[in-house]
Amino acid sequence: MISTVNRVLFIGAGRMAQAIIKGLVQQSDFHIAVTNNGDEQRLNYVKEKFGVEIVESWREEIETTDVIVLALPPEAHGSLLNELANFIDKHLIVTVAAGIDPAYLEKSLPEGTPVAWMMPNTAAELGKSMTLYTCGTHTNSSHEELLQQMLSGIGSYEKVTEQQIHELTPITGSAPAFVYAMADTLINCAMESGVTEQQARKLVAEMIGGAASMLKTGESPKQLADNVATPGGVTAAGLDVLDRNNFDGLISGAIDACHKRAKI
Ligand SMILES: NC(=O)C1=CN([C@@H]2O[C@H](COP(=O)(O)OP(=O)(O)OC[C@H]3O[C@@H](n4cnc5c(N)ncnc54)[C@H](O)[C@@H]3O)[C@@H](O)[C@H]2O)C=CC1
Ligand SMILES: O=C(O)[C@@H]1CCC=N1
Repeated sequence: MISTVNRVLFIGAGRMAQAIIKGLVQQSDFHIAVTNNGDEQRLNYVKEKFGVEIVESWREEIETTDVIVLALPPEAHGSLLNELANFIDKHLIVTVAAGIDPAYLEKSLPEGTPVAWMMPNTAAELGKSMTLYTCGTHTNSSHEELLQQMLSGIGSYEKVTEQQIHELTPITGSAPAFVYAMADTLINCAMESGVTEQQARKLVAEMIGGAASMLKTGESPKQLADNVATPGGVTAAGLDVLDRNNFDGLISGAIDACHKRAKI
């Protein structure tokens, strides 16, 4: 089924599909087709923006595609997989959906179907996603190489277990939203000083980028925070407020809430 120019069909054309497609179109060796559940306007937008093929139904592409990426809501997987099952012929089926693991895909598809689960984040559109992936029991090394080729087009990737993707979805998939929420608050605070919104965004984005680079040095987050907090100084006063308001508990609570919601 795997040809020289790999053909990838996206089912679902929403935010995550678009972020992955934007990363992928920068690689020449994929032919990308996209479909959804009838939102023509969205499909035309995707066609215009990324120069990909759009199709009214996945049935039009199923004969020729190598990889099917399921980029639709977790809840929509059940009925789609039931329909797809009648047409699958050793295609590699990859889902990006929270909570939809390879065991679930394998249960719904014909015996022997190669499947995989990837958990990207929206930074895929800049080639900066931290993507987790895991493979099903019938995925061979060429399937995995093909998947890795796709993943390298959207950033960094790490192979982990199925259970670990369940555990880590809130960390790499959802937590960017927590960082953006914090950024929003910091930008609003910054604007109180009289800088423009544009300036405030730059200050905060560069600060977060710098902090992310510091984390990559291997120094522990605690040590890095300690290096910022001059004893008895201004940062220590701020960290004290975070501690007294159970910042740890707040973040862990958010992660727990993601876990609860991800259960299908
Ligand atoms: N947005 C994110 O940061 C991330 C999202 N994901 C996963 O990506 C998937 C899509 O999420 P978003 O793109 O955020 O949602 P979205 O709401 O932006 O897009 C969903 C897309 O699925 C399509 N769709 C819905 N039901 C369908 C059906 N029965 N057949 C064909 N297409 C159908 C919709 O038309 C839409 O194009 C979800 O499963 C989510 O768990 C995973 C990692 C990160
Ligand atoms: O919010 C969601 O359900 C998806 C899964 C991880 C990030 N976004």
